[in-house]
Amino acid sequence: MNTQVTRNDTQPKVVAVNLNPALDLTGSLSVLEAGTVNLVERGSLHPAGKGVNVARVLAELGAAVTVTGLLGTENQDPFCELFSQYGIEDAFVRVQGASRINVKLVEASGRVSDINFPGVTVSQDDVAAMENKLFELAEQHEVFVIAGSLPAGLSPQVCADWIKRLKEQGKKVLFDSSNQALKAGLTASPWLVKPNDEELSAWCGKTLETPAELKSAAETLYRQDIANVVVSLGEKGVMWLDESGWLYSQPPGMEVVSTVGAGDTLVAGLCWGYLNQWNKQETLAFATALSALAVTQIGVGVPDAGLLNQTLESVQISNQQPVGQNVNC
Ligand SMILES: Nc1ncnc2c1ncn2[C@@H]1O[C@H](COP(=O)(O)OP(=O)(O)OP(=O)(O)O)[C@@H](O)[C@H]1O
Ligand SMILES: O=P(O)(O)OC[C@@]1(O)O[C@H](CO)[C@@H](O)[C@@H]1O
Repeated sequence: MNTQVTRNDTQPKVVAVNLNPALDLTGSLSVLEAGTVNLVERGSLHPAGKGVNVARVLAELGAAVTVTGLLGTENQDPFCELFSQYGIEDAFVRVQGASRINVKLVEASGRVSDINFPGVTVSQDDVAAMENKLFELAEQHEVFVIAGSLPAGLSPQVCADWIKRLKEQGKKVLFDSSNQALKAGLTASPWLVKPNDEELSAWCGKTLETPAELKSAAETLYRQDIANVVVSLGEKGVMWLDESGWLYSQPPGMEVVSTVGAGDTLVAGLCWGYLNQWNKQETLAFATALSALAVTQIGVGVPDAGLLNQTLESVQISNQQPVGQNVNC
């Protein structure tokens, strides 16, 4: 596998869809104490959101990426700068107001507390403009990564209908969301889904603790015509079910700076494997290494090839589930 970054014009073009983007305000502090004054040692504010993070990683890898979604005009400048810096085509629909600011408090232990705001409330005209933009983009793009929560005003069912229509048009849809949006979106049978263990538990309506419970829930999704069910387990790695069966990965131990964006990086890595027509083992190893490295920094970004290859060599891939993948151990 060549992890070298080169833009390949023969690859399918990707649209990253971020319906509720965010500026992430990250603060690092030694220990967070609820209900008291906490002093942040270092802070940063950067454009993010799941789809924007996926777009950035894919663009850094060398993919041709268009980004869309619903972006507030009042604080759009940092997003526009990011898109121009990484050569990402900006197809965001502009809406009135400011996109949300999500607060991420990172403790020295690596524990992260996310305080995610609801974002702008979009109008029915905004939703109609979004739908038009999405299907206009479908005329020239083959792969769609729909990632993140939905703003108020955009119903989970509408998002699920978009996934269904894209699928009917033969597009590959990778879907990563949560709560009601995830529940509805799964009924549209996207090509790939990437819940983490908590999201899969929420979808099931009960806490999934053992490997057998996680597998059984994922297998239910697979039988619902979802060709790739990828469950991420944080430091315990990844389990991926497709027509060839289960495959598991275990990342090496990493020095955690912030885990925010690790899941998005995993999704971008899986998408990159598909774009390069890598086999399942290669794709999973690459995506696992890339996501493991994501936790060593604030925000997302692709490390240099040397570090990536070194981490790749330490990723374990197996047809047998590692004992440590029990989510509660
Ligand atoms: N502490 C860690 N050490 C090594 N790798 C990690 C660690 N945390 C996450 N990863 C890697 O990142 C992948 C995705 O992480 P995780 O399961 O936390 O996703 P997520 O909950 O969707 O993340 P987020 O929503 O914060 O982006 C994991 O499957 C693993 O490969
Ligand atoms: O509210 P959503 O859309 O589910 O999540 C938003 C978010 O937490 O996801 C990214 C990390 O995955 C962050 O950049 C962003 O703040």
